[in-house]
Amino acid sequence: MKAEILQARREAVPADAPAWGAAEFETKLRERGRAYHIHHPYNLMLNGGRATREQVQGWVANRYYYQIAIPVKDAAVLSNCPDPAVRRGWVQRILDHDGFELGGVRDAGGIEAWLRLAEAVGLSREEVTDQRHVTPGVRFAVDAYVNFARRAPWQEAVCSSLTELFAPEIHKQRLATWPEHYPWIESEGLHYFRSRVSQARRDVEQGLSVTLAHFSTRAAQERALEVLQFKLDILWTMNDAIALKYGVSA
Ligand SMILES: O=C(O)c1cc(C(=O)O)c2c(n1)C(=O)C(=O)c1cc(C(=O)O)[nH]c1-2
Repeated sequence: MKAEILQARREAVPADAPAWGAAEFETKLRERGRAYHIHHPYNLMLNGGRATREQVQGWVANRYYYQIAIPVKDAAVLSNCPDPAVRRGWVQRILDHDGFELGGVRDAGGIEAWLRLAEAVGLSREEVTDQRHVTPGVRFAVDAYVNFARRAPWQEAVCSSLTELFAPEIHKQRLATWPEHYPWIESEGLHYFRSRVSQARRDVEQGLSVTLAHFSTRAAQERALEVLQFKLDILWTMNDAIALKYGVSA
């Protein structure tokens, strides 16, 4: 499956190829879901109930590094974006992860929710926040995402977030399967996944509207697909690195 996608990526496109219409372009983006980490052996193991306690803990401790990088990545997008209307929508992503306290309303945010998940799987806060379990491959992959968002045109950074098109499904899978397979995980620990289902849908609406409007020639649309593939590869590589450290149970 991966080989097919790589091959498709290399196919030459004639210079005068017409742009796809919005619906067709969106379909092409969604088709890339074939390479989403939902299909990675480590994820299949986790959601199929075959992971040991150590494999669940290893995944949670390593994914923490992604969680803390996301708002930094989003701040990089903001810093490169001159459009106040886009920034007004995008800033919500930082609040989603970092939390906020405004007019008496308080939300602890996604990073805190992830730390609760970590505690629910039996890790201490300290061993997660000091990143002692984070494997170098995960660090490199996540840093590549943040660095891309810092250096690329902001519309490309927006486009790279579109792996979130496929995220509600993976969160729903965890909510549907983990309580049965891993009854030793305290159920409040799964709150993060619950909160992300609607947040990811809202994020995707914004990310898609920027992407469909900005990448308007065929060459630009091909570039958008490349950018999305780059981000899919980051997520895939994180799973590879985690699998290398903790193994994949048959
Ligand atoms: O658990 C997952 O499989 C998964 C994947 C992704 C993704 O597709 O990038 C995100 C998340 N979770 C997530 O929780 C999240 O907040 C998030 C933000 C972004 C992004 O690129 O801005 N991706 C993701």
